[in-house]
Amino acid sequence: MRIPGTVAIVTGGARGLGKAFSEELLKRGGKVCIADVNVTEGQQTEQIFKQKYGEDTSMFMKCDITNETDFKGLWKAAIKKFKYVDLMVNNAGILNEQEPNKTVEINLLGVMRGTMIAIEHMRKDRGGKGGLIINVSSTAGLFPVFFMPSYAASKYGVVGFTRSWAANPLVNEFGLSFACLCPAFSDTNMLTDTVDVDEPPLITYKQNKETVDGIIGGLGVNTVEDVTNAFVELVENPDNNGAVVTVEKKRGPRYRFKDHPHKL
Ligand SMILES: NC(=O)c1ccc[n+]([C@@H]2O[C@H](COP(=O)([O-])OP(=O)(O)OC[C@H]3O[C@@H](n4cnc5c(N)ncnc54)[C@H](O)[C@@H]3O)[C@@H](O)[C@H]2O)c1
Ligand SMILES: CCCCC/C=C\C=C\[C@H](O)C/C=C\C/C=C\CCCC(=O)O
Repeated sequence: MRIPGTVAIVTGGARGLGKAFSEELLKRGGKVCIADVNVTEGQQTEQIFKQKYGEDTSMFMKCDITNETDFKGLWKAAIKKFKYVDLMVNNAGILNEQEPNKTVEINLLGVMRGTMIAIEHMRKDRGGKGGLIINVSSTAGLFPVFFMPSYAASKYGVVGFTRSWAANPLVNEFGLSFACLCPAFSDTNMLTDTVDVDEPPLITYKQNKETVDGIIGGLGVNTVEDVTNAFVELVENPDNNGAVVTVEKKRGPRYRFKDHPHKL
């Protein structure tokens, strides 16, 4: 899809990758509703965006993606301000192996909830404009990661859920595409907050620090810009339904899966 004129909702848009995706859309002539459970950071980001890109192009809504009512309020407010939404980015997520239920509730069920409500509003056969739903998974959604099994499980779920929607024979009737963005380690609070604490929210990290550091060193750490460039490419790709794009510092963005024409 072309970005100028696109109206997006980006969950987890207050900071990190979600903030960067949102800002890139604004720079390229899109409009964005950032949604986040963190009201302080969300409002700060909203102020920055409004100063840089104009009052009418962005808004913030508090939304906890585990809460159906918040999601309904988010969509109502976004449609009221922008008239339509044609890009849904389910990006919000956490990393906390000490809380597997919460991990699945946010990373998987939150993304499923965000996708389902987006489909209802966006599908052309129900009066929507059609568009694109991008779900942010991780390379941990495609390969085993021994120090974060619950996180990996949630992210595998996101890939399976998104690819299954993409395979639905009604996608053309809906006018919708479904794609997954799977970054490897990327330079945001999720990474720095995890590494710079005495008790990282991982399992067996201390016993295996050398191995884990070796994995990180082997893959490299993406800048936020690396991941944002892949995000833009995915949005603009006219044939993105079913795409699963990994982003690794050393190998760049790659389309995965044999059944997709963009496999590299
Ligand atoms: N940073 C990485 O190394 C990396 C790698 C691969 C995938 N990812 C994924 O990218 C996405 C963005 O992560 P990030 O690195 O920008 O992390 P981040 O911690 O900087 O940002 C995550 C944002 O999500 C918000 N959030 C958390 N729980 C929420 C909830 N219940 N409802 C609404 N918002 C909520 C947070 O408030 C925060 O603003 C996540 O899904 C993460 O799993 C990150
Ligand atoms: C000790 C530091 C770990 C901190 C992890 C912080 C955030 C990571 C979030 C990502 O979503 C996970 C990114 C990559 C997954 C790791 C390894 C995948 C291995 C892939 C492969 O085998 O090619």
